[in-house]
Amino acid sequence: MPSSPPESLEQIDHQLLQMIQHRRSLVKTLADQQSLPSVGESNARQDQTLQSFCSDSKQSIAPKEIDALRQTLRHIDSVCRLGVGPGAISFLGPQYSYSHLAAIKYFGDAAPFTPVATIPAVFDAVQRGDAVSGLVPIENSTDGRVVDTLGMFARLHMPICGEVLLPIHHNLLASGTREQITEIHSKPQALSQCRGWLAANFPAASLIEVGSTTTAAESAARNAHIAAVASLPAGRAYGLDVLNQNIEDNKDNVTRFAVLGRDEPAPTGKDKTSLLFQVEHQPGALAGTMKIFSDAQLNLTWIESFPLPGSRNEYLFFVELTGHRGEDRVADAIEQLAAITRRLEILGSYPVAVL
Ligand SMILES: O=C(O)C(=O)C[C@]1(C(=O)O)C=C[C@@H](O)C=C1
Repeated sequence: MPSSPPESLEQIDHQLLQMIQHRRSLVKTLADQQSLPSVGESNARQDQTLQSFCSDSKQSIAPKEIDALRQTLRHIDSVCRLGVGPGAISFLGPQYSYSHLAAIKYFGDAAPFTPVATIPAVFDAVQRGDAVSGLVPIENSTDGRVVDTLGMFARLHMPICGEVLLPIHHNLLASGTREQITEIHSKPQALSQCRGWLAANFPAASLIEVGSTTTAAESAARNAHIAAVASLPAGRAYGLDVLNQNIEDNKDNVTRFAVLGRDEPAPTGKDKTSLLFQVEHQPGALAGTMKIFSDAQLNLTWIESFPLPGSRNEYLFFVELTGHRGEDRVADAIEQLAAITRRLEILGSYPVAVL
C-alpha cells in the first residue's frame, strides 16, 4: 500500500499500472519455473482473496460491486498471462455469443479466444490440441440439457476442469422495424427459452434455427425482415436496434457452461465432480449406483440420462456430485462404482461456480 494517500485519480491509476506490471513479472517468473497456477486455480484463489477482502472491509460492498471487482481481477489476470499462457481458448462463436460472454467471465477479456462454428468443433479443437481449453453450454435452467454437448461427451473422452454460470437475458434485435419482421432467427435453445414471449408477440413470424445467437444477429444485420434473439453485446457489434429486452420466459434463466481442458484444479473445499457411466442392462443396476452415492453421503447436484450413440435402449448417465475426487469419500465411491459399471469416465473435479 502507498505510504501517503494519493492526491489524484491519475496518481492512483499510475499506482495500479505499476502493480499490474509487478504482477505480470511474477506471472512470467512462475511460468518460467513451471509453477504458474492454472486459470481455474487462480480463479479459486482470487475468489478467496475477494471474500476475505469483503469481510475485512469496513464498508459493506453490494453483490453487484463484488461481481464487478471479481471481473476486474479476472481481467487483470488475463492481462498478466498475455504471452505466457494459457494457449487458445475455443468456444461457439462468432464473438458475443453467450458462450463468448461465459468465456470472458471465466478467462478474462484479454485471453486468447478462438471462436468456432459449432459445439462439436469446440471438442475437436481441444482434442486435436489446437486449443488448450474450450467452453461449451451444458444445461439451462429453463430448457434443460444441451444435447450437442452431451452427445460429444458420449462420443469422446474429454475432461472438464471448470464450470461457469451465466444469467441469460435475451433480446429481440433487428435492423428493420417491428412491422417488417417475418422471421426470427436464433439457436434452438435460445428460441425455446423465449417460446412463450415469441408466441404472444410475434405469432405470425417463422422461427428459424441457426448455429448460434450471434449467427442470427449477423443475418438480422443483412436483412430487415429478420430479427435475432441474441445478447446485447451481439446487437451492438452488428449495429442492430434493440426492439425488446429481457424476452426470456423465465426471469431466472441461467446457463451452465463446462470448461474443457486437462488443467484439473486442486481441491478448494467447495468442489464438484462430474462422472459419466453406463450400467449393466439388468434390474436394479442404476439403483446400485445410487446406493453407493447415498452410503458415501455424497450429494448429487445433477443427473441426466442420454441415449448411448449407436445402440437401442442403452443409456449413459451423467452425474455431478459435491466433493473432489482427491477426497477419500469421493475416491472410494468412484472405486466402488467402477466395480459395478460397464463404462465409467471421471470427467473431472473442479470448484463450484458462483452465479
Ligand atoms: O448461441 C449462443 O450464443 C450460445 O452460446 C449457445 C447457447 C446454448 O446453446 O445454450 C448458450 C446459452 C444460451 O442458453 C443460448 C445459447
